[in-house]
Amino acid sequence: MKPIYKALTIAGSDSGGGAGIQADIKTFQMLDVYGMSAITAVTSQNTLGVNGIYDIPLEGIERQIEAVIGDIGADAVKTGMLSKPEVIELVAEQVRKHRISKLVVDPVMIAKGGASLLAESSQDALRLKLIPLAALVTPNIPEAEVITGMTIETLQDMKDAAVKIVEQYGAAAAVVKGGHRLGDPTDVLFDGRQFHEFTAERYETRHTHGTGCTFSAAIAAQLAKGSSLLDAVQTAKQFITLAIRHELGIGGGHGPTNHWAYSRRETGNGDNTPAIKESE
Ligand SMILES: Nc1ncnc2c1ncn2[C@@H]1O[C@H](COP(=O)(O)OP(=O)(O)O)[C@@H](O)[C@H]1O
Ligand SMILES: Cc1ncc(COP(=O)(O)OP(=O)(O)O)c(N)n1
Repeated sequence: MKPIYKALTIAGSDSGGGAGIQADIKTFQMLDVYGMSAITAVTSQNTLGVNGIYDIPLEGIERQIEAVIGDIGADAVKTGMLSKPEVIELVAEQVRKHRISKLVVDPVMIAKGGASLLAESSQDALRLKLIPLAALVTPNIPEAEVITGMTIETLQDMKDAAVKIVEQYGAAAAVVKGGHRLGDPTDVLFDGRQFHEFTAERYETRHTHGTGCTFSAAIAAQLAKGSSLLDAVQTAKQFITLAIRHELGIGGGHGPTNHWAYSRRETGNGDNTPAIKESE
């Protein structure tokens, strides 16, 4: 019988279904991984923005994680919206307690509509408690600037930030995503030894809600199945590129990406694989 690979997301719920827990579980499912969740906060949210955040008590978050890990287990874990320092500390404690090695930390800070999803007082906890436990950290450029205190404009700046997250803050690897720069987006992975660049054609659209959640969930799913880090990031880049390109056009604001697109792609049509380049 085919093994069942399992992934757990510890993140916030997005009622609109485009980001957070919902995006993660859809991505796990599309990549043939059994998805589970520990919800940190419920947001009332749609494509126009976030209009309410309701935190889950710490005990509730802990019990969700214990329930999942204590019975079913997880081959990989990803984190998303953690909002408060106490939540970050709790998650770090759980990761250590259960010896979770395949931990993908998506340092979610601000939603597309501008709502803050991480208290400023949480930045130190993120940097000092959670990042050192991560197999991979996946910041976008503004998040990498907050984590490192650097200004990031060029590809070299992205590389320098990735190195700092690994060498100074203790993550095993970091991928700085390039969606917030102009032009075709290049994501830069530093695996502790070398850099890998992933570039795809920019698709002009406002429907990019939940891109970061989907990208990091795809990496976690691939790691859960035993992929190498490099293969996992490459598949995730392909997954998110297709999900953006085949937009659903839902809602009046920043709509969700298309989680079906990757599994429905035609094989061998040549437009699916973003370029990958190794550099110094
Ligand atoms: N318009 C776009 N066209 C193609 N790929 C994009 C586009 N916007 C973002 N991406 C890709 O989506 C992923 C998430 O990007 P980014 O916007 O940087 O992060 P976040 O969603 O966390 O803000 C990255 O792989 C990035 O390169
Ligand atoms: C509940 C919840 N979690 C995370 C986000 C942010 O997701 P992200 O993938 O960074 O996408 P955008 O919101 O920036 O489009 C969220 N909105 N809600």
